Amino acid sequence: MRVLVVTAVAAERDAVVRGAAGDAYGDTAAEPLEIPLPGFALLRPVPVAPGAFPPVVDVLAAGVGPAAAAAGAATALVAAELAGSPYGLVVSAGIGGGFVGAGRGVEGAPVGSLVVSDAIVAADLGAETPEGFLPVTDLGFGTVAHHPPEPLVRAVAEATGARRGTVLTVSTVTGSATRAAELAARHPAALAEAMEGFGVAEAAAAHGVPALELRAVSNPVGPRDRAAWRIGDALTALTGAFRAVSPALAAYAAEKAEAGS
Ligand SMILES: O=C(O)c1cccc(C(=O)CC[C@H]2O[C@@H](n3cnc4c(=O)[nH]cnc43)[C@H](O)[C@@H]2O)c1
Repeated sequence: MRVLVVTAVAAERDAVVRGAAGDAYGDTAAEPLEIPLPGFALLRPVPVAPGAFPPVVDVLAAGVGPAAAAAGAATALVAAELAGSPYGLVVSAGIGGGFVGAGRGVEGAPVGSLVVSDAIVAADLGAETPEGFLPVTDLGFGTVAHHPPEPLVRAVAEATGARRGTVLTVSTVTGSATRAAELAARHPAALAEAMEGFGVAEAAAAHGVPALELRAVSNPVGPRDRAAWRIGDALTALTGAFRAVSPALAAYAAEKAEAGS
């Protein structure tokens, strides 16, 4: 099975590539192959040990936000289909904000932890009304949530130690306690927010391919304090996650092959 991983920025892409190559420490991996696409470039990690990452993984830094993510994912999906080697899974990956506190277990998703999505939800796709926010589905349009296959979510959580929960997609990074509380009240199962997952999932859904989101928490969702973001720690956690996730993806690929889908 071929897996497409979509990140926002190059630092996230490179963290995924290091993990997918089977080298969490970045010192022995061969240079990834670069595959040009119209408007984008894919990196294909070369495994350190043969068979270290059985599925073929392509990693794309598509840009920040759901629109860039959808454009990048759709380009890669179409290119793979036209080449006769379609992807079987698309993963939105990177750093993200973590929700902490009441209703989310003792700690929610603290900085440095991993979150795997059991739902990928567009949190600000809708309309403001005098009575409050209405999702687009309440207006009679489209969708606001994608649900990754449960066995895959479970396997990835077990392999990586990631917490399972809703990952919100926002176009504006939350920067106040009021907005954080509003989102948490509207999405009690939310563990993390980021800016790309829903775009990636929409592109995947259009191609009939399942999507998953995997985030390493770099900052709490709440009052803006950019200087306190622990980006390095989160990128290290992301590399570790992609190193550990190999068996789970391989098992999922084998199951799909057996089921003939
Ligand atoms: O400055 C750097 O070195 C650097 C390295 C890696 C990533 C970044 C980013 O700024 C990535 C932006 C990306 O991060 C997601 N993100 C992270 N925290 C949040 C949040 O609290 N709310 C929403 N999104 C968040 C998001 O997906 C952005 O695309 C910088």
